[in-house]
Amino acid sequence: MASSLISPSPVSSFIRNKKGSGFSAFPSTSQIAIQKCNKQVSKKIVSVMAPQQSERKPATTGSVKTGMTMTEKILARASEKPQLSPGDNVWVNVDILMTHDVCGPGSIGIFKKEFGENAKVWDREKVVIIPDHYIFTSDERANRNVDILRDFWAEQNIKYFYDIKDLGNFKANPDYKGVCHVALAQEGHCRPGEVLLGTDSHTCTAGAFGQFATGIGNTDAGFVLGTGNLLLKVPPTLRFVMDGEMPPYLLAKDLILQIIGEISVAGATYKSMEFVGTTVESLNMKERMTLCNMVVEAGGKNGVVPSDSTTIVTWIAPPDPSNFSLFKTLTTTMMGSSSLGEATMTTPKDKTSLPYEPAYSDAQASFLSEYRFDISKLEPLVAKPHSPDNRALARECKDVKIDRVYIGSCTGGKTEDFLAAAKLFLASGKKVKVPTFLVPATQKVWLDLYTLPLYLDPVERRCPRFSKKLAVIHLQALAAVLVWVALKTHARMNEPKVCVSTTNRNFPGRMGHKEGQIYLASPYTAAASALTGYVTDPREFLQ
Ligand SMILES: CC(C)[C@H](C(=O)O)[C@@H](O)C(=O)O
Repeated sequence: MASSLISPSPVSSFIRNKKGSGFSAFPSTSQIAIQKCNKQVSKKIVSVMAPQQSERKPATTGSVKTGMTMTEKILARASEKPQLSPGDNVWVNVDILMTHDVCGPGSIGIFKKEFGENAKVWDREKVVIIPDHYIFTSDERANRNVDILRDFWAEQNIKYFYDIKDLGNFKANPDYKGVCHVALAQEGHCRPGEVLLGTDSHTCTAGAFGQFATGIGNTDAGFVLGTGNLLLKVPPTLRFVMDGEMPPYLLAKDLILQIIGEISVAGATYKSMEFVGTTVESLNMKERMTLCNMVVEAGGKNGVVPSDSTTIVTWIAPPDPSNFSLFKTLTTTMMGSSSLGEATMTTPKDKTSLPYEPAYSDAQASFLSEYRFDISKLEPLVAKPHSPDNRALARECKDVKIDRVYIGSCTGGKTEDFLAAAKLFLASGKKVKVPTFLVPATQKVWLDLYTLPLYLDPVERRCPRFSKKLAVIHLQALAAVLVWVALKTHARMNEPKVCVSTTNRNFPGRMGHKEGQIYLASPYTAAASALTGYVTDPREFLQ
């Protein structure tokens, strides 16, 4: 297989095969130029003794002595150090701690045991509690977990608690949100340059907003509740440069499946994964979230996308919200930029009014390794059972007969994921052949499905005449009914079925039966597969 440079590199490059066991072509993606550039400090991690805690003020842009990566810079600022290197252990100040109904009770238990029954959390405005895993169940112990969160919220006067009050009717609860990682972004808790920790492995999703976001255990969370600090080892950074125009049949899910297939499920263990390049810049925020959501499936400590006008203007708000003229100019520019676009245009007041300071990798920053991809040549991918790195081309699996399709979860249950599926359904004019489950990640996503048009005319900013409301398209295409249920309890496979799913993990038993077979795929591929009853390349319906 020939490899070609995408941009000039000072060093020789090579193609690395799956699992990193050698350097040869990976046949199923032979058209894709993938390069791992050993540049600058590659592979050698400089081990530096952690400097003494000092009274120094946080590092700011321009004050560093040598180059740092984005992750190192965020952690340097959060630990009030001028300089950090991979391997340093530092106490960081936490900006947000998120917990949910699975790990919240355990974290609260540790907090109370270590800090006392009457202890107060370090900052009632920095703790975000989101019941989401156990909500639609009558299981007593599950209900008890949510009750523990309620008691803690009342006792501590926690500002952000997205409770569900009527389990029988989620619509009656405007405070209720849904899947925590999507809700965190939706409710404005994700800001560039900050440190967000959560008791869930997919907390890394928030790296899409240019922040350091990672999952932690209950013991660490209990400690953070009491102090607002955590001791963290600075991870080295792997850099993924994705360039080229994204073909209209690809989504961010294909990009991350490509990367995990390349480096394996252990390829980024305790490493930061930084995503850059023209393709990444073209992705809307929800797609960047999909990219970062799955870094933990490669073992990554965190994933980051540098914040840009897409992050700041279309999603969060300018650091200085009073600068409305800049906001309006950028907003106008962004609105016409993508056919799939961001489903919800926001105004500054929608997200955050808190100040934040984005961080970016220095030009002289050292990366452990750099991987380069020409995305214009990538084809739709799936991860075959039973591992997220079991990469294959969707078209190679066209003989795999499936029993059902699932579109949902923190990875693939966002408004834009349904928008993509609807686009494919509309293009096909067909109905699904297998039961297809649509599970919106949050109440807002659910509402979007009934209110948003498939797409807006970029010039007119209104629904073209031939377009239809999303829900109408889905309901026409689906034999299944649009339903709302809790993450992971829905579409449970009680029998060994074969499912194409937009979720993040396909380990045995992940969706129920341990012999169930899960093919991880993008919403396009999932929708195309629903229409045929086989794993299907979305190019059969989209070009
Ligand atoms: C329950 C929680 C601890 C778990 C995680 O951390 O990933 C869950 O969200 C999952 O996706 O399996």
